[in-house]
Amino acid sequence: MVRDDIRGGLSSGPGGTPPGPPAAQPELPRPVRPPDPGVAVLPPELAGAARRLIGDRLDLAAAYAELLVTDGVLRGLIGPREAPRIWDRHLLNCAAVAELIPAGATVLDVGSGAGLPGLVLAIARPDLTVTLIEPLARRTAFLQEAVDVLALDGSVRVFRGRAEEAAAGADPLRGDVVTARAVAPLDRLATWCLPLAVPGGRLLALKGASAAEEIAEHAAAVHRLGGGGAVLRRCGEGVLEPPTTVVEIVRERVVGPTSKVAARKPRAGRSRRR
Ligand SMILES: C[S@@+](CC[C@H](N)C(=O)[O-])C[C@H]1O[C@@H](n2cnc3c(N)ncnc32)[C@H](O)[C@@H]1O
Repeated sequence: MVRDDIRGGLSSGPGGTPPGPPAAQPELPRPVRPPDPGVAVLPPELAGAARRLIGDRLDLAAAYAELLVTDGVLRGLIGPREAPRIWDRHLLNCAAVAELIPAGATVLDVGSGAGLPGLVLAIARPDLTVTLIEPLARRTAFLQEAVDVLALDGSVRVFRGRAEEAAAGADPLRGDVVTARAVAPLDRLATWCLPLAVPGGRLLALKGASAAEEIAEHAAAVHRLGGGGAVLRRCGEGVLEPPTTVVEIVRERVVGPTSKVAARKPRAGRSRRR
């Protein structure tokens, strides 16, 4: 269905065909090549790591991998160049974080996109209750379809909206663990995600090589937002190369909403009061 929709869109073009016969035969756009589901097959060299990290739900992970490299690519949620590295860069990279999550935890995944890491964690850990928080309709439609197709509706819920919206309102969301991958720098993540964690709960931010610099740069903001000292963790050590880098921050204190003005440093020598 999706493939047909996309082909139709491309051949008629935006705005449809102009009236009257065309003077010359226009050059037809090349048909979109459907992604090859074979790309999602687990490479043999990663089979051991996948078994260690995903356990007996490997078939479910394989079904999700196929969904990502077919529908996910066609619908623009995953870049086509990511398809051949869907297992190591995406699924296993995310599954490794499960070692930091206690049994039976409630997990909120902020900025899930195509479901990373939230859906992977739900697949690898059926004991978790996971909410995927994502503001974009195109992405939440894909997420809900994935949840239905993979029969994960007993443990996964999709929330359409921003993290700030999920944390506010009459029935705010709260989780033991809040995850986020490739969403924002650490100070913004702390602003959005710490209010979503129960007191004593944790933010697990999947980061790249510059994680240590980010921790140093944003330590003051994290403290102001009620976070404890950020700790760098490496998940999947001895199983994945490279391991997944995670910044872990405990919500130690519940602080009131910090407006930008209140969060700014007072200017030296000037008082706002007269
Ligand atoms: C670069 S994508 C990463 C998606 C996914 N986590 C991954 O690793 O592939 C960032 C996602 O964060 C979402 N996002 C941006 N700001 C957000 C906010 N304030 N609350 C929740 N999601 C947000 C975007 O819509 C987007 O889907």
